[in-house]
Amino acid sequence: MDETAERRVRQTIRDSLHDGTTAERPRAEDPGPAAGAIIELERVFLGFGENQILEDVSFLAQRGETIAVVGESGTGKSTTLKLILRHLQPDSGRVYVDGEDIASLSFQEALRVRKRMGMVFQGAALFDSMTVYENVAYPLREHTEYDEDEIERRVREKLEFVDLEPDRVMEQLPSELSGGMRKRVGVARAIANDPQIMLYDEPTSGLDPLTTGTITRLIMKLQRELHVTSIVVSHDIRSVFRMASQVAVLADKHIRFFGTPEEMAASDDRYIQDFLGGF
Ligand SMILES: Nc1ncnc2c1ncn2[C@@H]1O[C@H](COP(=O)(O)OP(=O)(O)OP(=O)(O)O)[C@@H](O)[C@H]1O
Repeated sequence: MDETAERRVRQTIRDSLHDGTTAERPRAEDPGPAAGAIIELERVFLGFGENQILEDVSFLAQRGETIAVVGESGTGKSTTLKLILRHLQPDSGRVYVDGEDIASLSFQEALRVRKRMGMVFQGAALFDSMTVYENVAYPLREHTEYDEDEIERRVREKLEFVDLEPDRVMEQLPSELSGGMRKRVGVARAIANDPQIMLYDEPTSGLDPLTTGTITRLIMKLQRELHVTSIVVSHDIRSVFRMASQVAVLADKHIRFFGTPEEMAASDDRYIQDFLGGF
């Protein structure tokens, strides 16, 4: 991981949220968060200068669901994750996390909400100079007062959860691991603090089909055993169809489709059919 990427990851783990002032938004017509939704984007608009990225984007994830966000490159998938993490603020609209409009929270309040989320970055984004143990321990050292025994107990537990043998990998450096193992360590680090919500940015990119299957099963295991709510940005439609309860397709600044994989496969929208490419 290069220095810039490493800084970005450290910043995210430290919950260094955007602390800028929030523009006044009209609240009168705000219907509030949907019942049961743990993540909800409600009529979100976001642009960078002249470049409008999201227009009137709404979707929600109920507790325990896995929502896959798919779409062509540059349609705003990673941007959507950054909105949920509050690394970006919408120009208008709401982003609710567990019923709270995160853009309107104070820095400290947003930090509290942010701590409920675990993030798996593109390419795993481990700290190259730290051992596997230190990588997984990092969020625990940042956010908790656990003593070393408790940190080690948790690091071992999380490594076992992702099917890595603690005694074999803990002292290794990321460069000594295969791509799939690095991804698993990335997941172990993301779940170190027992988050309720997991965000994944292309968790299977660059992996061979077998390793992609392993990571896909791991995401499903997190849903099944820990009941986390997940938002997964992915280009891998096969893996999306295996793990997602709902799929959101971003196209031309909008949600072009939102529904189950079965509904997506049956969609008569030509764009969706072309996107699936005969899958
Ligand atoms: N901080 C930023 N400043 C300016 N433009 C940005 C910024 N972040 C993203 N963009 C632009 O927003 C658009 C959407 O980017 P984003 O990374 O969300 O796309 P994506 O759908 O995740 O793409 P990919 O599949 O290629 O990863 C792109 O055109 C990108 O150049």
